[in-house]
Amino acid sequence: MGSLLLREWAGFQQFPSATQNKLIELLSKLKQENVNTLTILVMGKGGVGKSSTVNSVIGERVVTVNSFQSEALRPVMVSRSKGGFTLNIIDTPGLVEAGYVNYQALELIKGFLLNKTIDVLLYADRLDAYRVDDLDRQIIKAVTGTFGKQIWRKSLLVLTHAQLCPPDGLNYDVYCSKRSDALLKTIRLGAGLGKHEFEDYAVPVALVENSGRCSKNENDEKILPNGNAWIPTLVKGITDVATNKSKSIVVDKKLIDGSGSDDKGKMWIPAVIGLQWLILKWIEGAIKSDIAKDKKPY
Ligand SMILES: Nc1nc2c(ncn2[C@@H]2O[C@H](COP(=O)(O)OP(=O)(O)OP(=O)(O)O)[C@@H](O)[C@H]2O)c(=O)[nH]1
Ligand SMILES: [Mg+2]
Repeated sequence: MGSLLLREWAGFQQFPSATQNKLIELLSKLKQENVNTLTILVMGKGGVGKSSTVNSVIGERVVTVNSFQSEALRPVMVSRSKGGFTLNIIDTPGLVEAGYVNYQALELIKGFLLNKTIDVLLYADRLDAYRVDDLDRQIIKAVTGTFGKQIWRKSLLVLTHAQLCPPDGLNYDVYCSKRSDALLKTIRLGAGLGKHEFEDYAVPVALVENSGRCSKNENDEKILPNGNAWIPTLVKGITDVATNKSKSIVVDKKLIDGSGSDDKGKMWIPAVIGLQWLILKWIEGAIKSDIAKDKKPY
């Protein structure tokens, strides 16, 4: 990638000036913390709005959005620079195919990420879906198995299709927190996090509305039914996760080869084998000396 000329973040100018000002403030905060690059990974089931979210954040149509069929077969990284700051966003193919976890897609993603560092994972799903099921849990489990539990400390749950009218006259914020809680619980169970551990992980939630028909406020910013301008809020969420006290996920050969942080037990294997050998040698020595004693003439 180093040889490619880094593109200027032209899409930034597309945002209304109120949004631009908020984003500039967030970027300068990152600079103060010596963060000059952010690499964001977007993952989730097929058709939930991953590519649309990438386009919304960049402010350009950079990746393909498809209503009918999974278009993306491999991950794509979009890089943009602005005032010495580099934003990398990686769009990925959906993690579910024909009702099953798409392990092949996960392998492809893993390979693509080799030697990259993930600062933030945007785990995307839809706000306007009413159920979570076992498949959701299996996806989380597969992601955890691939990148280790630590990935959830660097995650933001992104809920798309956020411009909705909740069913049964439910209050919008109440509906949103119900849906987020259900998904966060799935993350906790799928990642195998204990209740206290999860509090420690505290995966934040951001709402997204990618539709061109999204309502706007008087400053021309896209807003949710609760009046919140969601692009600056999403970027704020991203910068909070990027600068939290947990380390970014370095995807190196070790992680790729499947020795993720979930099987720490493996490192004890050589020690246990060594100990067994010592005990055997000791027993052998004891038997030999017994035999030698037995042979002694009285
Ligand atoms: N109303 C609405 N439609 C959305 C939103 N996000 C995505 N869509 C639509 O949902 C469909 C799928 O969106 P994509 O962005 O292609 O979804 P994806 O997760 O990238 O899909 P795959 O790459 O196939 O896994 C498209 O028709 C989008 O226009 C949203 O926030 N609101
Ligand atoms: Mg896509």
